[in-house]
Amino acid sequence: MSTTGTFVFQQPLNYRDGARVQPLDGGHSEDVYEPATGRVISKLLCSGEKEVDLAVQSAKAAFKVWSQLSGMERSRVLLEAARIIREQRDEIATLETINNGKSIFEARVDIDISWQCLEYYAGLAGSLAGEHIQLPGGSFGYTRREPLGVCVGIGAWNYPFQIACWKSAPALACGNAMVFKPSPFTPISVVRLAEIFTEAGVPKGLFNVVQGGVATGQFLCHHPDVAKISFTGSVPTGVKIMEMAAKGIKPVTLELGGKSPLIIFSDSVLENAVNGALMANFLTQGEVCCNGTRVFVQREILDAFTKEVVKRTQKIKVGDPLLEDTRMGALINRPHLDRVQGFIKQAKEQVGKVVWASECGGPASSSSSSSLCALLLGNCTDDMTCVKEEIFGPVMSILPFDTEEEVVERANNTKFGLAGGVFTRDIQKAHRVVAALKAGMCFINNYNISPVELPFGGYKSSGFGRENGRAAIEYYSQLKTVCVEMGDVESVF
Ligand SMILES: NC(=O)c1ccc[n+]([C@@H]2O[C@H](COP(=O)([O-])OP(=O)(O)OC[C@H]3O[C@@H](n4cnc5c(N)ncnc54)[C@H](O)[C@@H]3O)[C@@H](O)[C@H]2O)c1
Ligand SMILES: C[N+](C)(C)CCCC=O
Repeated sequence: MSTTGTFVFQQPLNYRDGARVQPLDGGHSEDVYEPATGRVISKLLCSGEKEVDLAVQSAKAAFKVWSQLSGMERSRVLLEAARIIREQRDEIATLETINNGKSIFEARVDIDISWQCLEYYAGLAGSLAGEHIQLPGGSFGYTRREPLGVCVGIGAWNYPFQIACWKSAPALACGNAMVFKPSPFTPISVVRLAEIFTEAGVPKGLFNVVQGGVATGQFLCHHPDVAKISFTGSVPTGVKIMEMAAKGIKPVTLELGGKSPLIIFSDSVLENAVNGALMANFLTQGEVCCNGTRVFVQREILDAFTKEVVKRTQKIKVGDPLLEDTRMGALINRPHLDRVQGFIKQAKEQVGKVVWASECGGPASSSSSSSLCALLLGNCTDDMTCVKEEIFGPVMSILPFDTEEEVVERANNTKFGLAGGVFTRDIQKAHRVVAALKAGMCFINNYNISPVELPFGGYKSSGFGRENGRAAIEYYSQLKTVCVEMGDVESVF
């Protein structure tokens, strides 16, 4: 057991064959922190090659059973898992807040999106089907949508529980098994998900958890019995994952980083545009892959927009993430805080004007916390580092623009392509602009909402493959074609 204050974390953190287990060869150990206080809340034993193999073998055995069930049978189990998550929402959200640092308010939303994801794929499981194709002479063909086998999920630390659900829900609905490795910074909540799957009735071993960092991830990616890798994380790691997958000809889904544009035209409803900009920048302390951190504002409303966004940002309650009215908690850890502050220092040197930066009170000012207040940078230009690089912190860059043509070109001038947004009252302009954006997830007159029915994923260096929506089924199944002859064989020989 580990504790933070009065909160108790269950150990061990590996999960295999339907139970928490000590990793067989978990030699290397790491501390797990509570970002808001800097306290060590747990010890993490990193899984070695043997433990990874055991987890994969356990998943392989469970796959044999699970893949033979009908879609409706799988659906019932996933629905039960969704029900348990809903029932335990507050407890899981508390785990997430303590281990990740995001506000409890937001963690609850993440957990809601998580059970909705399971419900959505439970709904699809019963209707996964192929096609029937008529051929000459009464012959015909059909396609079967079949699972891939043991899928690996590797997660980032910003949405630990939600990422695990976005990967496991479509994977399990399609009949696959999964071995999941969370980020070593946030190993706690995903073990709860594994327990919930077992309680809901999945075969033991269908969803296993291994813990660790680079080495454990590599053992997973190189394992010959792994059929697919779904990765969420940074671009440099995504490149390595793809290289490892290439060696085993394994399909990959890559959900990577971004530096997305949010375009605010002068005819927008100002209040909505300001709300959208806040949603696009400050959820999870700015540690969100699809954040619209390049906020392009049409010059006519630049002053009005800036004045309002400053006013609203000043009111954001930063502090203890477990308090009900906190809206921004702590960044994941001190090294990440230092990295973000490095970007801020550089931005202040490069930028024409820091529109607003606050002195934080409460936990944000404590030396052991990694809290940071939101920062707005005005008068930015496209060549600044803060505009080009993913900061992954609460930093909004405001960039003035004049014309639609100009802003579309500037918005697309990035190696990333995860998301984009546009605010305008002109519906034709809105559709024209999103059609021109080179990004996988576009928002019109809103930002960063997450209906699980909609596919999510990137263009360009932000990755490929899709999570959520019907589209994800394509990435967790394979198509078998069966050609049926109803007549005699006419041989050419
Ligand atoms: N597109 C999305 O859906 C999405 C969602 C969340 C985060 N992200 C991105 O993730 C990044 C932040 O997350 P992070 O710091 O955890 O990313 P990261 O790339 O450092 O790590 C991600 C995961 O990969 C593992 N890993 C690291 N090196 C590995 C290797 N060589 N082989 C196998 N596994 C390895 C880590 O242990 C972790 O579990 C940001 O760039 C963010 O934009 C993207
Ligand atoms: C739930 N959001 C806000 C759309 C974030 C998705 C995952 C990106 O980091």
